[in-house]
Amino acid sequence: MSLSMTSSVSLQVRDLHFSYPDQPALADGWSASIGEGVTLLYGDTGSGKSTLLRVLAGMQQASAGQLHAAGVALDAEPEAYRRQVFFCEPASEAFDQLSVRACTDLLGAGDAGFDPAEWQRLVEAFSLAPHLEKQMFMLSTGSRRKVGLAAALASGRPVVLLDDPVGALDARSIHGLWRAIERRIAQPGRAVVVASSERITEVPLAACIELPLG
Ligand SMILES: Nc1ncnc2c1ncn2[C@@H]1O[C@H](COP(=O)(O)OP(=O)(O)OP(=O)(O)O)[C@@H](O)[C@H]1O
Repeated sequence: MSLSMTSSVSLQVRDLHFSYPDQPALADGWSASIGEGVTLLYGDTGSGKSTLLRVLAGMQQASAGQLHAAGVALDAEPEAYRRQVFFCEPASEAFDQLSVRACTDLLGAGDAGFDPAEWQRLVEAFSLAPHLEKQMFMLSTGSRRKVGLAAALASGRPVVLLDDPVGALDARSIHGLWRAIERRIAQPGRAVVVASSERITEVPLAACIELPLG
């Protein structure tokens, strides 16, 4: 089912509720229209950034509310919804036995808009070239994160969710990350949600969502 909405809205959140058992709600009737460009999901440690990204990715179920990504409803078409959104858990061990190349292939599977040239630029910017044939478990925490970030920023999916993307990155890679985000948002119809406990000054923000949600 498609939603009638302006094409600039990439992610529509309506009346979303989420709480872990016996804990205060992280979202209690949250609505938002996330459009093109960079949206900062800003909040302190433990304010719910990672959880809300998982909910937006369609990987963690909210107790109520509706989500649409690029006009596709999560409840009506969950697989199609997830194909609109790129989200890779930074600490995931799911890819441990795969090589960096195989992991990237998996993250880009079914993504007709995946941009190999952009991925190669990120491999250079993140100094990943010597690691491409290594298995993921052999990589440092920072390099593992770079593999996910390179796949995210080369992805053709309209919505990309990044959880604390600068965490564990060296200065050169951080520079490469922001330049790649700039290239991405220069293209129409692309939204990047960055969850962070730091303000962002490196790229212009389309919007900022502050946690806890009011
Ligand atoms: N699986 C879980 N079960 C129960 N509570 C959880 C679970 N995961 C997270 N929490 C709690 O939910 C709250 C939000 O956690 P979350 O990891 O989403 O916050 P965050 O803003 O991403 O934090 P950080 O900046 O440290 O990554 C915290 O109080 C956390 O302890």
